[in-house]
Amino acid sequence: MNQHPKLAIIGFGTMGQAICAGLVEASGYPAQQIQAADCHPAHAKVRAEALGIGLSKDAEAAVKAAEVVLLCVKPKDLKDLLAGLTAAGALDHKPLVVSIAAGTTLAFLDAHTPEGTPLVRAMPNTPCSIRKGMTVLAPGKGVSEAQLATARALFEPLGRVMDLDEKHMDAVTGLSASGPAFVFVILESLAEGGVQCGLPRAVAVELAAQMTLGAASMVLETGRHPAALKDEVTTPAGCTIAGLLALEDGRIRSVVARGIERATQVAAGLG
Ligand SMILES: NC(=O)C1=CN([C@@H]2O[C@H](COP(=O)(O)OP(=O)(O)OC[C@H]3O[C@@H](n4cnc5c(N)ncnc54)[C@H](OP(=O)(O)O)[C@@H]3O)[C@@H](O)[C@H]2O)C=CC1
Ligand SMILES: O=C(O)[C@@H]1CCC=N1
Repeated sequence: MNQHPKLAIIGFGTMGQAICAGLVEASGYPAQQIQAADCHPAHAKVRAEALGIGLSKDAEAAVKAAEVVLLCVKPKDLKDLLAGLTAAGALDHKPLVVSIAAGTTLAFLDAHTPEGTPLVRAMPNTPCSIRKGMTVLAPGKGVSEAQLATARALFEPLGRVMDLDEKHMDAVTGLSASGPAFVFVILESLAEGGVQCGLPRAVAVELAAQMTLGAASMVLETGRHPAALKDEVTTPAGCTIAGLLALEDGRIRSVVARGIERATQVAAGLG
């Protein structure tokens, strides 16, 4: 398969657009190689035109012409979508099908596509739109190394990519796919703290975001444990320990961890 296979993006909502923007704007995927389909093409017409990709209501035509099909509809819509595509023979040429639907297993996808359809389950996140994403891939049975490499090549320009066994996918969803929402709330809270202490709102948001970026980059770039890095910030009898103890009074660790646990539980039931 060539470097930029003909790609159908089915479901051009938040994630379909985020991945498409990452591919076209940030990684140079040729727009003419991408055809998107959505129930409401009018909603995303401006975005599709800005990206230079085709967008219509016709999922069958997009899939028939594609070498790779990226399914970006909500989990509840997948069954009918796949039934329609299968009945129309749109998957008969056996394109590589990559689904990003939360909670939707490879077994489900296999049961609702023609026999022998190569399947990959992927879990990306919205930072893929600016090439700072995290995507986890789990290949279906019978997917060749070359097909998995094709799926990986789709997401690698959008950030980090990791292969994991499918059994981890719900936890991945709760942590790295839902996670940006949790971090945005934490960032908002950090900024509110700055505002409470007199910083202008815009300054507080910038400080909170750059600090979070720096702290996350230290974990990724040094490979050191977050606790060791936290200890270095915490001067004895200084201000940081006072702030940490106030956060512990609010049970910050269990509140955040339970949020991931809850999102994981719900993700598991979405398919
Ligand atoms: N948002 C996120 O951060 C992440 C989402 N995901 C997964 O990505 C998928 C999409 O999520 P998200 O982008 O947030 O959802 P959106 O609702 O924003 O996008 C889905 C789009 O698909 C359309 N659609 C529904 N059925 C069809 C169909 N048969 N053919 C073509 N288009 C159709 C929807 O129309 P309508 O609105 O009318 O239903 C909607 O425009 C979900 O499965 C989700 O689990 C994975 C990782 C992160
Ligand atoms: O909230 C959701 O269901 C989707 C899946 C992970 C992120 N957003």
